[in-house]
Amino acid sequence: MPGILIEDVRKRYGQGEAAVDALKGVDMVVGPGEVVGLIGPSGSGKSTLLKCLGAVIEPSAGKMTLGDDVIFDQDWKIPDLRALRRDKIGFIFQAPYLIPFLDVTDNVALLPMLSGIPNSKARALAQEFLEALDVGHRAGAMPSQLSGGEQQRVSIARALVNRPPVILADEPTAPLDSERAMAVIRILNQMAKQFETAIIVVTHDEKIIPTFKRLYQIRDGRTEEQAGEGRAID
Ligand SMILES: Nc1ncnc2c1ncn2[C@@H]1O[C@H](COP(=O)(O)OP(=O)(O)OP(=O)(O)O)[C@@H](O)[C@H]1O
Repeated sequence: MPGILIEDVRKRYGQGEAAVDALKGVDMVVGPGEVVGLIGPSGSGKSTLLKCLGAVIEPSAGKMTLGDDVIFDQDWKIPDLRALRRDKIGFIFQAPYLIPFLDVTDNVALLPMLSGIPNSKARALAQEFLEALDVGHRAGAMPSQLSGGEQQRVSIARALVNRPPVILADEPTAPLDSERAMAVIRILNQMAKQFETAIIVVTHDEKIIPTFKRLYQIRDGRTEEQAGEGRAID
């Protein structure tokens, strides 16, 4: 079964004359272990689609399946959307949104702790991911002591640490230089392969677009699949 299956998803904001049809019937499939790019002009519906998939907003119609679970079919099919977001979906945003009064380790360890993993084990897990993202040496620092790029890599460790089956990344490399951006794409690809994670990366970043094997272009609320270059990352 696919990691992510989106079928004829529609989203209308507002009502009557002020209504905006942001998604007009989106179809998309991302297999387990696949990293797919989502591109499209400003206002085409990229963020709306990620928010629907991430159960942050409710689609107006359609069906969405994550792994073996139908999460939406004209209505939510999962009673606890908060648990769905916490356990099944990793979010990576353009801005890191770290918790300012927790150090780097605890920012990453918080989610596994909330999922019931003992604190010491959660911290060890956090350290493992921080090292993979080349910020292990900053584990004891507070977020305000980090550079923008370091903060972003911590936020990526946080999204990965619970090993969610789905990762939704919204412009994850925008604040990073070329080398760091490629490092992020490399780790997302490794993660996808190792844990069979299905990953969608919304991006305008010309540095990383050639790395995708498959892309979806969204235009005026509808998706079109495209073959990518699939350029080697190393
Ligand atoms: N809360 C909202 N209420 C009304 N209209 C909205 C709302 N959010 C988004 N829209 C509209 O829906 C359409 C799609 O917006 P969306 O933010 O999904 O686009 P996007 O492709 O992510 O754009 P960008 O690349 O600029 O972030 C736009 O016309 C936008 O104005």
